[in-house]
Amino acid sequence: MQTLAQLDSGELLGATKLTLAAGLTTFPKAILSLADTLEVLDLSGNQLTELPTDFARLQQLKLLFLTNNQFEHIPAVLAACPQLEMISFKSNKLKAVATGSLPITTRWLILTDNQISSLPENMGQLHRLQKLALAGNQLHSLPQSMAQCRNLELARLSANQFSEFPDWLFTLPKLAWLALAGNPLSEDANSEIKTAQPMQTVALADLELGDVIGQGASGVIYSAKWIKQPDSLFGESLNVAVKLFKGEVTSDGYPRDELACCLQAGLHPNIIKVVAQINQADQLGLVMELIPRTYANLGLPPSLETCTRDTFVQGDVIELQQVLLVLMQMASAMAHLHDNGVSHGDVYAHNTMINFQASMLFGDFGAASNLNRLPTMQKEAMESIEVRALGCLIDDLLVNRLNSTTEQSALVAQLAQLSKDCLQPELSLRPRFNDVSAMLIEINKSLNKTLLKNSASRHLAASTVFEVPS
Ligand SMILES: Nc1ncnc2c1ncn2[C@@H]1O[C@H](COP(=O)(O)OP(=O)(O)OP(=O)(O)O)[C@@H](O)[C@H]1O
Repeated sequence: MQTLAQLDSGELLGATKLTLAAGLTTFPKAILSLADTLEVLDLSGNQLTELPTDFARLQQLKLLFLTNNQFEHIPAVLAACPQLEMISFKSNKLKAVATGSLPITTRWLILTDNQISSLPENMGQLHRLQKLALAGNQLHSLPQSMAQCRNLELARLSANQFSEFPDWLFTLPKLAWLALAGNPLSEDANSEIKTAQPMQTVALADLELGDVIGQGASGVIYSAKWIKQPDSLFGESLNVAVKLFKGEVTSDGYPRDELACCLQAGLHPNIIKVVAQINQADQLGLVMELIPRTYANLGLPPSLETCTRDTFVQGDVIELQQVLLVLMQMASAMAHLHDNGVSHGDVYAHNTMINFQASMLFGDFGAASNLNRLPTMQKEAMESIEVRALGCLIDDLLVNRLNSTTEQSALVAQLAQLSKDCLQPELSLRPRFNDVSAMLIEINKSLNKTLLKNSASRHLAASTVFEVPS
């Protein structure tokens, strides 16, 4: 974080990044003195309502963060910024997005938590758009022209006013992460679940919070002790994990939908179990089984560069057998979710935890959607959309985490082909999760045969050595 004084003194000349949060009510003109170099401008957490008309002098600007400000409209001058790719107006006071206010170069647009009731008719001109965060607005519909946003990979439409979704949305060739919950369409379905399986409520005062064990966009996760916990849930153990939501609406939607989808999903050995909710006026949260410390995240969240794809620690590799085990468990968990009318919306390595034996636990239902009110075509397409996300995950593991031998190259090629099949642009050509499971099981069987053969020949070689007289 830099200061206004540094900016005014000229000390920051040549800077490529600038972060200023100082209760600003007007845009500091001195920022334009960085026009030749500034690529990232973060003015989040101020009181801004306008940008200067010559803002586009920032010719190098690629990333603009204006989260938590007071904008009521998107300044038209943004469209003139030649290199601007990522724009955030999260938690402002936008009511609409005017035609032509967004640059054609936009790849990543964050308009979460505003009052937007309509998007411009020519939104489809944003043909580079990859990631679109619209949760927590007042949208009833999307412009038809968006059928041309064929590079769209991630969309959050949760916590809006949709009574239906357009069919074209479910045919976009690269869409892999889609969240739809918290709209009038899904509300009825959720109330049915709550009545059928009431989730027990726990007061925050009955939980003794310990260390922070995880942190995400929507919440902070603590290890905790559940004091006065009913015996029936965990037997002896009182240790739980508690996710405290940061606000009423998160970048993925409403916390209450996360809970509803956990309930709808039911139990599966590879899905993190949610056992209670915290439902206080001042705090919403989830109480979950505590995942042992022997588990670690399979990947890290996307970066500003990777946009929609996870990141990985270089050199942190695992064997082919572990990769296959993880994927088999994931495919099984996903088949279970879709059998129960739930999409996860966030199939990513960073939401997956594994231990040394490659046991896997999958969580974070923040972007999950209840699919039961969708027309059949859309419901089936939601599975294909998530199959694409699994295709990305397989590809990510092959590229970033796999340590395999040359002898295994044929099996690795089969896995790469499976990933390709999952990534097919035409949704109907993608396999279903059950097909993916079956293919993974076959590859794993072949691997086991190879491993057995190798260990038998090693054993033979060892005994041959043993038998040679000295
Ligand atoms: N039950 C649990 N036991 C132990 N650790 C957990 C548990 N649940 C979550 N975590 C840890 O906390 C991290 C964040 O959790 P989670 O993904 O639910 O948060 P989030 O705010 O929804 O994140 P995101 O930014 O992906 O939306 C996980 O990646 C994991 O490391």
